[in-house]
Amino acid sequence: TMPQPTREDRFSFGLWTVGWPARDPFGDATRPAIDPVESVHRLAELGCWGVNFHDDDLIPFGTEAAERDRIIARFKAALADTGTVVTTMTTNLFTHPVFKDGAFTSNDRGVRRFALRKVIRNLDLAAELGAKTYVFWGGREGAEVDSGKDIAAALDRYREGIDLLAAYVKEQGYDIRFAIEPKPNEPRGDILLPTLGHALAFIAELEHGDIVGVNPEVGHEQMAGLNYTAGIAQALWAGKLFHIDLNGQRGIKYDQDLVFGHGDLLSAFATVDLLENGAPGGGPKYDGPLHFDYKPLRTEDIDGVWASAAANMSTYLLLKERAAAFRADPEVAEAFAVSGVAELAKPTLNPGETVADLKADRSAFEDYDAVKAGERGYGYVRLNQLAVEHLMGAR
Ligand SMILES: C[C@H](O)C[C@](C)(O)CO
Ligand SMILES: [Mg+2]
Ligand SMILES: [Mn+2]
Repeated sequence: TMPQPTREDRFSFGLWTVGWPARDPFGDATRPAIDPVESVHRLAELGCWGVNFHDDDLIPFGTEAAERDRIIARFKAALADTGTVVTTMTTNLFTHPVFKDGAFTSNDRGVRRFALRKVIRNLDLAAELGAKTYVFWGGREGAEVDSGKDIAAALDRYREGIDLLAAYVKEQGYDIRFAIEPKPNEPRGDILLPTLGHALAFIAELEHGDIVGVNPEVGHEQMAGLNYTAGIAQALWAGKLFHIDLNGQRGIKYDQDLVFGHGDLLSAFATVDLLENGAPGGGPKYDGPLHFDYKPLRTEDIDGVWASAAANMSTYLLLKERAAAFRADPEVAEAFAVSGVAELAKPTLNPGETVADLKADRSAFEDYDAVKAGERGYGYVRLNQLAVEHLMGAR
């Protein structure tokens, strides 16, 4: 039987996902726009717990104050009616032409100031709606022409912007943390903070980095040829995995935003294993929303849209079942032992051992039989085959 999602699963969706009318650079929309209130009701019916949205997803750019208040009140009613949580919010700093050279890092100072005000207004709404995380995806922060963008200056402006907004959140006493979402390219030729590594290095340079973490997206790391599970493991290790964008991607190409698991399924299995069972050596687990940032294929009709939303949650729950069986399988425990996976969690030095002690330990070097040690088999293929067999429900 197919596992049914419940609110306890903490699944959330961006309103822009099911609401995408499927306009792309090469074709018109294939679907009508969906009222955000309709999305909240339909997602709740499917078992969804939370929503995430850009300011403009709910309140069209340029909406007058009175109409904006009406839209917000109506949306709040839908949240109350369905018990849907606003997990996260973010700002659209990429659609309107004003942002065509970026927002925080546009060469145009007036655009940078406008962008900051646009975020500040939405941060106030995020606090009002109880969002705990505020995402920053700098989709237009970047360039196509190397000589047109002073990268050092751009990073100064990016830091200036994030630190100013983080200081504002602290001054206001908002219970909000920031999550930077890296992406290597598209829509800009090269986007600033292109991968998890760049984002973590940037956060280390901030004045208010204590409330800034990352929101890694499966497809974005894979567009850069990187391993998503290893990336979020490092973010967890750094105490910076504040949010995740789950979806699917099939190789290094344009951002596909496929249903979770519809790309590299073996990688998705490892991701769910890490999220649900934690690293084998222990360490912090992710306890935030299980957020899907995907798009229903342009080929789908409205029934296909809701089926695609359900597919994300079903696939996650099926992988969660498989990963639990994998971790409970005695043959897997034996394979983990052959591979020495648990041994890596053991410090290389003995408690209190100094470099002098290490230098005096002949078994570590002078008497060490490297040739013999080099003959060891680590049994990783056996371990991987067990994972594949669990993934396929074959054991
Ligand atoms: C939240 C951000 O502004 C937009 C996306 C959809 O997450 C980028 O993948
Ligand atoms: Mg994406
Ligand atoms: Mn995303």
